[in-house]
Amino acid sequence: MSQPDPTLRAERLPEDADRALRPQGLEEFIGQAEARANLRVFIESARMRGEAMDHTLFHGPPGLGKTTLAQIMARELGVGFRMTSGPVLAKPGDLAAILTNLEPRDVLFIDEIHRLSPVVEEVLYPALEDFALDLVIGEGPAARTVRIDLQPFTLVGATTRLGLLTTPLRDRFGIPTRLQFYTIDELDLIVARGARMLGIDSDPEGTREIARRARGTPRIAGRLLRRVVDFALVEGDGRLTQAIADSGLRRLGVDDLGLDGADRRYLLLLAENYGGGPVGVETIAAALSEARDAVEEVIEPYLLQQGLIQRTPRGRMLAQKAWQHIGIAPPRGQADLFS
Ligand SMILES: Nc1ncnc2c1ncn2[C@@H]1O[C@H](COP(=O)(O)OP(=O)(O)OP(=O)(O)O)[C@@H](O)[C@H]1O
Ligand SMILES: [Mg+2]
Repeated sequence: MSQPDPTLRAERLPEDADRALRPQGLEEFIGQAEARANLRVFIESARMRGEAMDHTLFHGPPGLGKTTLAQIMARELGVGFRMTSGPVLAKPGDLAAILTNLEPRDVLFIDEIHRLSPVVEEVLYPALEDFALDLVIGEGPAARTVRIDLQPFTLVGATTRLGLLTTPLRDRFGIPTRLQFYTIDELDLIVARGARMLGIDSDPEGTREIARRARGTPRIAGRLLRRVVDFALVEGDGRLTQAIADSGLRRLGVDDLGLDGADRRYLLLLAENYGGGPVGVETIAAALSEARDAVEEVIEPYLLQQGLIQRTPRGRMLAQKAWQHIGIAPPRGQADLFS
């Protein structure tokens, strides 16, 4: 029986539908100005030296462009791109097979790198530091270690949870890069570009409405754009206007701040059941029937960035902006806190 190939081909990714909108080069990539400027230098320098670029770690909330940037790096470096993910690499041999098949200076992308198993991570350390693999041959007293040289390569790791990375792994990345939520202006450019690529005429107010309500996230902007285009084609005259965007987004359950149903359930839970908190994240996750990871990785970062909630040592609390947004008056003690 053949083993499943632990190297996911880009073609089989769930983001498949996004591929048409994915920027191909650093020039086309919008936003993340600081990260982009730094990467440009490091890529250029690696090219000049003819060496593999330093190992790079992208971290930040989902959908901000980690996978996209990794692919762009390989393209700009003019090297091959191999892609896998932490949970797929079950055994040390899975990773060893990929590493020994790399061409010189290739980019190996490991998504969800915080989910590597410890035994697989062990294989990675000498690979990252010395471009070598330590293989154990035989068993028991006869066992011995053989070192195999690898081609120099660049590991690009991506994670939504920097805190879950072990320190030794984190320390082996020469270029740690945090991705930020996008501004409305940046998302506007992304949506307008997407509309052009989908062959749709758009009003500036129409793309702006989507950008404003995309939760600071290009992936969400792309998804909302495609749905609004559906409404524009079927129920409008095919033009992306502000009115079509607004009514479409409302029907998708995306509110004026760009919050979706899960975000609002989170805020309402804290308001209605806990008087605004503080509440521990475990309690919140259980009450919402969501995994704790999903609450911390997907829901909370944007609410925090928007100043709707606060993290305190005793748990999460609603901020005044959240009470206003959901239209509930804070309990007395809380109201005093804000006055
Ligand atoms: N700067 C950008 N400009 C235009 N489109 C972008 C940009 N960044 C990301 N996108 C688009 O957003 C979508 C999500 O990007 P990507 O898959 O790279 O995110 P990610 O950070 O890897 O997400 P995850 O953490 O969920 O794996 C893609 O369709 C991509 O084309
Ligand atoms: Mg990704």
